Amino acid sequence: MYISHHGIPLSLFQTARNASLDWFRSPREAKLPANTNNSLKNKGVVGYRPRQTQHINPWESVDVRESFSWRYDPAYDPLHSPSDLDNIPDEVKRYIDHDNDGFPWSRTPKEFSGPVIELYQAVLKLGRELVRVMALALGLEEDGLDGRFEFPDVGVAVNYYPPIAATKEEGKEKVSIGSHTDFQLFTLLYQDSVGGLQVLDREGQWLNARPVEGTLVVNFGDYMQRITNGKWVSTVHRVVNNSGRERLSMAFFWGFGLHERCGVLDSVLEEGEEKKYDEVGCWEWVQRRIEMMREVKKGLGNITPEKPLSMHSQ
Ligand SMILES: O=C(O)CCC(=O)C(=O)O
Ligand SMILES: [Fe+2]
Repeated sequence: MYISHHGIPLSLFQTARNASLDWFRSPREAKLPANTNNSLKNKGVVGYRPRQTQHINPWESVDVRESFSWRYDPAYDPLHSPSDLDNIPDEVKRYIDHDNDGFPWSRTPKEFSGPVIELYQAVLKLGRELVRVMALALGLEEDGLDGRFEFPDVGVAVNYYPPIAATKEEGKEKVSIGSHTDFQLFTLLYQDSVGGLQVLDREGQWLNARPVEGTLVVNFGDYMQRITNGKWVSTVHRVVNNSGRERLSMAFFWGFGLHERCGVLDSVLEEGEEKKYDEVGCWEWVQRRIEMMREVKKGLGNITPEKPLSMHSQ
């Protein structure tokens, strides 16, 4: 699914893209300080990840990408004033990252952080508009989900994909990011004009999600599939950048605040329809999904390549 006419000027995306490309092209030593290696108290914020360090799907090659990611911090949320930050309830604070001395931004130049944070703030506004449309589509009041996005889990990955040359590596398909579903509710995805994003249709065919200037791709995540009782199915997607050029994308992952819990929404159920999924806290869900990926990697469980990960998300 694509959205257009979303109100965010194209120039904001282009400026953030160019700033990101400049940063990713800088020497490895300049980027490594923004990598935590999980050594900081970081609640999952990873910052920079070098090439060849991520492998999202073990049935495909290592991901040929570098990334820079961060988690929601209310200090950058235009909805909250600085004075709000002292009054965040404890159950919310437990899951958000406002005490990390500005990591990972504190380890990057302003030329990179400035435009990317500006875009992030615009996307925060857009996403909050979009969840109102989604609430209506799900049979709720327009503002029925607003409260759950007061301190939302909006994580971001800026992805840099050098071109890949071969099509196979050790018998596995060579990918820029392997096939996967995103964990949470939905992802707003900016991609540049290079192309390479693919989504799996219900017949198991990969479709090219071609770049369309000025649009954002919207992918549903696993938590959305749960709360809609499977009506909004999470999108299996991957990237293969065989264009011969560098590709840049920015994925904005949207979830309810991690302190929230949600089961199947009553408003989506037809008369007599059974709930297929149990209620689960958002934090617990993310942990469960991370654990499932670990299990897949260890080759444990009953998970096989024929069944995509999202089939196992109950
Ligand atoms: O680069 C893209 O188009 C997709 C990125 C993605 O799927 C992710 O970061 O989860
Ligand atoms: Fe993704």
